[in-house]
Amino acid sequence: MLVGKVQDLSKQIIIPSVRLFSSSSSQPDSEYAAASVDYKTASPFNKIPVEPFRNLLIRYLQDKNYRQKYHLLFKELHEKHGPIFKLRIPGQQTSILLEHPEDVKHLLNNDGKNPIEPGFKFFVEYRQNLRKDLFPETAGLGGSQGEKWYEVRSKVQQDMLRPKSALFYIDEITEVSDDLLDLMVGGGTGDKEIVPDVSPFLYRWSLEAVCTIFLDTRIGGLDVNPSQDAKDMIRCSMIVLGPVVMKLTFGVPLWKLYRTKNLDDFDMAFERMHIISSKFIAEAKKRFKTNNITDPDKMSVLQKLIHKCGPDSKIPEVMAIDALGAGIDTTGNTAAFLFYHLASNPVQQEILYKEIKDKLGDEKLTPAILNQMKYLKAVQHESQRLMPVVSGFSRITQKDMVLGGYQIPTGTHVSFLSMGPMLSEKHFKNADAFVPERWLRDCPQKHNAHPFAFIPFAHGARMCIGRRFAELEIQILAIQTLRKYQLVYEGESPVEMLTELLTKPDKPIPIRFIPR
Ligand code: HEM
Repeated sequence: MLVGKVQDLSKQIIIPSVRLFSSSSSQPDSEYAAASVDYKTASPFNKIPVEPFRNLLIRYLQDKNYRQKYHLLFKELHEKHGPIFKLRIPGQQTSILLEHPEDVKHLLNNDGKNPIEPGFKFFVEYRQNLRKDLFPETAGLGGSQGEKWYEVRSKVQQDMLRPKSALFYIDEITEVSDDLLDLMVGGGTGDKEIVPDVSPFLYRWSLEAVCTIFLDTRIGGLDVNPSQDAKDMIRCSMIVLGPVVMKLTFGVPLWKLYRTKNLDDFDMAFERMHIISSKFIAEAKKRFKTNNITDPDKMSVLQKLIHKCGPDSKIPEVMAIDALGAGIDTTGNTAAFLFYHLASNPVQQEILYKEIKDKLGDEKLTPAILNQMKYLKAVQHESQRLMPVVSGFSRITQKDMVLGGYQIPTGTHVSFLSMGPMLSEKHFKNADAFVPERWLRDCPQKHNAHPFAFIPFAHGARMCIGRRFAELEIQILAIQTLRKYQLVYEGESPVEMLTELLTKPDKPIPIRFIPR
């Protein structure tokens, strides 16, 4: 029975569009001996090198820019200890840190049917205990582990990851992107040619896109005078996704003992977002019933979920909450980094503009045309490689395995700083340079990195379920922007990454939008 279920879900998993080059990796499997050791003959767990927490603490206190150099710090730690080491953080489970993509491949390929992401523990506790009243049927993807997680994932997976599902939104996302440009640049009238910081606008853009897809509504977040719902959604999402979550997730869990201010702030904002999204979903359910759409190809993602889960199911609501939680600042910051990379790399920007002009001209975007835009996708990958918004992820191992040549028993907390290999010379030549060509087949610069050296959306059964939507949003935004404007970075110093719960720009990103 269980085996049958695993096969069902794996059949639904659609292989992501990023090409995973498996042939000529820079460090082939055979060269990485640690990957092929048998469990019995592997070194014991207690021999894994340990990085004392106090060293990190001292480092943190000595260097104020520590969070801007996260990947450099971990690079140093791996140089000191090798591809695997242990970190004991007081009050937290000891974590094993991995560096080599081959170990990560092994970890994720042996993740079992229900991978466990320990990083979601605050959300699990919040949704399953503290505010169970808001989650009567399911705590959703972000709030569940094990069988409970699988129950939701197996219902939403296919409709979310099928490329057609995202492409359904080409027109809507084009409209949302045009509205952003109108709001941000003033329709190219020249009066707002320099936008002092694109990030807050891009945050509103990604909120609007998520609502368009998962609430089946435009909430008006890009209006000059946003509605009360839109204003509340913008304000509350900044709290729900802001520093309080970092403290609730990684700080000393005082919220388990009493209602801390952080918990209070989070809870109030979350409840308001829940009320707004439930209202829009109730309206969408009514419309769906009245319009009586029966052809799944004509259904929006929300309608598909209502259709599949039943009109009384709460899964569509919880999926929307998950999308609002996981899809706003990830996509918004990815777009901000992309704007920065384009604006500060005029040559590559021009190549992309030429591709857009050649393939699209003044026509409306279609899936077929989008499919031909290879340089666009290369630019997107390269920007994500250089500035990935998700710095890493964790798993609790589901079975005994060998990682880095050591025995790793079932139930071990293992983390991978995925940004490490993305920024490493070991995997990408001239790793600091913006070279979209490395993603193009038949290009001399084409990379030959290990397939797991670039997994910005993770991989396997628990990989990002919003990936298709995020990629489509970013690509359409780039197209609509470059069609209308040439971008020039106006900052005095380069933008760097600042790693919090997610990675964001370390400073405002001022951009000059020159009408074409
Ligand atoms: C560029 C934008 C995005 C990036 C880089 C990104 C990255 C990721 C990564 C790496 C994970 C796996 C985390 C882990 O294993 O611990 C993840 C999970 C997830 N993402 Fe995204 N994401 C993005 C956008 C979105 C969007 C637009 C949505 C909207 C639906 C979304 C929804 C989710 C959800 C619900 C999960 C949890 C999946 C599960 O546990 O089954 N993400 N994302």
